[in-house]
Amino acid sequence: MIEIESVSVDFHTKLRTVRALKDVSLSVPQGTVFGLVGESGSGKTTLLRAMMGLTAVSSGGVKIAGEAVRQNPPLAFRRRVQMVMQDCYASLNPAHTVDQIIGEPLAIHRFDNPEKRILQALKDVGLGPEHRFRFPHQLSGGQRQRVAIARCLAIEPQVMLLDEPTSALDVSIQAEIVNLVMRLQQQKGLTLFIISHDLPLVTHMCDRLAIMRKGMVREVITSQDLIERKVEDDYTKVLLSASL
Ligand SMILES: Nc1ncnc2c1ncn2[C@@H]1O[C@H](COP(=O)(O)OP(=O)(O)OP(=O)(O)O)[C@@H](O)[C@H]1O
Repeated sequence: MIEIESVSVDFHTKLRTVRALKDVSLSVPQGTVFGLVGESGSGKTTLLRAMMGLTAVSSGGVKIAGEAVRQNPPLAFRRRVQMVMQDCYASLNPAHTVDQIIGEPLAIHRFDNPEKRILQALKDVGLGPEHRFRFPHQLSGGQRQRVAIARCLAIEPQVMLLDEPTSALDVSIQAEIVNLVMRLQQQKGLTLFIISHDLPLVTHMCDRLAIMRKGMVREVITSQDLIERKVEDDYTKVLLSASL
């Protein structure tokens, strides 16, 4: 479902060129959950943005469902590939009700029956009709992240990219959101690509994961390998001993 082939990304600033990604190659089969772990500045968000066509690649390329990703991707691509951001408060328009927030992509992508779809999307994420006409500030952090997920799911994507989906949430709410995402992934056969600093979380959620450092993939392993500590790379070993 996701093919990342030798992707490099350079950012040209006034003073210097930053090579944010160096020759990154990864592949993610349909219906599986893939995690991307690495320290701050290792290039995780840049890779996610390149996968969405939001950041230009300097060389290499990304294909999703066989389609080459380009900048300003067509509407059909944007329906198939959805992103959930770390800070859902910033990503939800504070002046819009939940109904408008979920309804907007439905209108853009010309889905029929928006009313029915909005109610179903709310139900899918464990929210009731009573939440439909609330504004983001009238919801808890966990409920806001549920709305952000409902907005993505309403337009029936194949792939969801999640950038630190729980790190802005209270610890007690994190497990709820993780369990929700995992249930929806299984129900809908979604392919998930999840960025996190949190190695135990990624191990719990993902089938396979990549460890990144300084713009490069150091190692790709299964979660089972990680649990059994079957790791080759020295940096992965350091990360593992620091967090498990
Ligand atoms: N628009 C930009 N212009 C210049 N440099 C950038 C830009 N975006 C990212 N970078 C640089 O690219 C590198 C990778 O950044 P990126 O945000 O992808 O890391 P990250 O692993 O997602 O970090 P974090 O976990 O802190 O979000 C960093 O050195 C960052 O400073």
